[in-house]
Amino acid sequence: MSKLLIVEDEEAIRRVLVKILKEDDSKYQIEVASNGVEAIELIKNQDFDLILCDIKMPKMDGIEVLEKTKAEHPELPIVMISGHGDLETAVETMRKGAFDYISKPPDLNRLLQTVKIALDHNKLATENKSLKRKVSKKYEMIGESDAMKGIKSMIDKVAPTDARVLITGENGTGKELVAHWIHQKSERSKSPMVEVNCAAIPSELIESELFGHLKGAFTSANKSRAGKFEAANGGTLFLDEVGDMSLSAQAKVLRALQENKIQRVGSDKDIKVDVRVIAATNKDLKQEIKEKKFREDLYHRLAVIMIPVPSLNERPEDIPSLVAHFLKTIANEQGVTPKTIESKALEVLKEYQWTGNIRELRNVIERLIILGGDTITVKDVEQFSQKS
Ligand SMILES: Nc1ncnc2c1ncn2[C@@H]1O[C@H](COP(=O)(O)OP(=O)(O)OP(=O)(O)O)[C@@H](O)[C@H]1O
Repeated sequence: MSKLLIVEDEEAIRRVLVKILKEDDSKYQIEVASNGVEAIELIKNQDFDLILCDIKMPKMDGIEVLEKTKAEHPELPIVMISGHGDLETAVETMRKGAFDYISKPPDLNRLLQTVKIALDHNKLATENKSLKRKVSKKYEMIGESDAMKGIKSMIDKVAPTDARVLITGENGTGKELVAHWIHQKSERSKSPMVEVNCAAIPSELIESELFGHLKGAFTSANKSRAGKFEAANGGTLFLDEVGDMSLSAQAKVLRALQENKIQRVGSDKDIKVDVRVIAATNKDLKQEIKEKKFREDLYHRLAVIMIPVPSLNERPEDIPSLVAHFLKTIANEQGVTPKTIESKALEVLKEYQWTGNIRELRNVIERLIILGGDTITVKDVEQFSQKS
């Protein structure tokens, strides 16, 4: 059910508008205001899907209503109603964010069409917003331990800068999550974060994956292709498992970081790129440097800021909130009612010798949701957590 507000000082026009709209769709819920001040008060206290607003009005004109409303509700569509003398102003309001305008006296078809389009637009914007919220929910970072608080404050400090960050820690401790948050909280968040898992790509393909290639650069290159550096232009490139990168790819990444330029494989033309690099590894890079498997100069380029993520074993106090988080999110994913857990069972999980991998904790909770009772008991935990 859509909720509309009509702001119009002429009572006759107000009445006509309400009548036309109600006849078109009796489900429209319509409120009216006879001036701008009244309108702003209503908008403050109620949620509208669309506003139809006259331009010339006493007390506060339509332009001011538009500006005030847009400042608080940028997505809310506002259709201006213009009289004979203010057509030019109506066009101007579009520049200030009005969705559209209709002229007085209102043309029936044009009015109904504009209202429908504006409402559709509003619905889409709301859906997009909730989709975005869902995406960021997926990346929720749980944990109130001192270690997690330290990481969150570090993220807040480094995110707005363009500094390169090296995230270290064992498998499944949340390194990717940290990288994601740095990107989300940075100025680059509107551009993509492109991820490359350096361990998953065969060494002979990593250069083409990162820098792209020209057609014919190697046997299987039957088309020219941009690489991940170009794809991440303006945004962030996340080099996961950077310790597994071949030495020849390391040399090229070093050049890209030094000069902000790359060359596609098979080409000698420089392409300028503006990319912030965040890298992660579970390896001890200092050791890798000693063994001549990792370039020291690249290490120093990447590790401007270091964020070590501790394993779950070092912060067991985060286990109860992680368990609660997984109980809720997994039940949601599977469309089942969330289960509760006995406090004693939670204690057992807390004492359990974890490998430190949060993925492992998630898997255990998933098993308990599928196999355990409505309330998860100590017995369930002992039976299904399968100590490894
Ligand atoms: N603090 C946290 N709160 C909620 N979920 C978390 C947290 N840390 C990690 N996770 C979840 O645990 C899983 C593993 O996290 P992530 O992939 O970020 O770890 P990683 O260190 O990058 O792992 P790998 O080294 O294997 O690439 C993901 O599903 C992630 O969402």
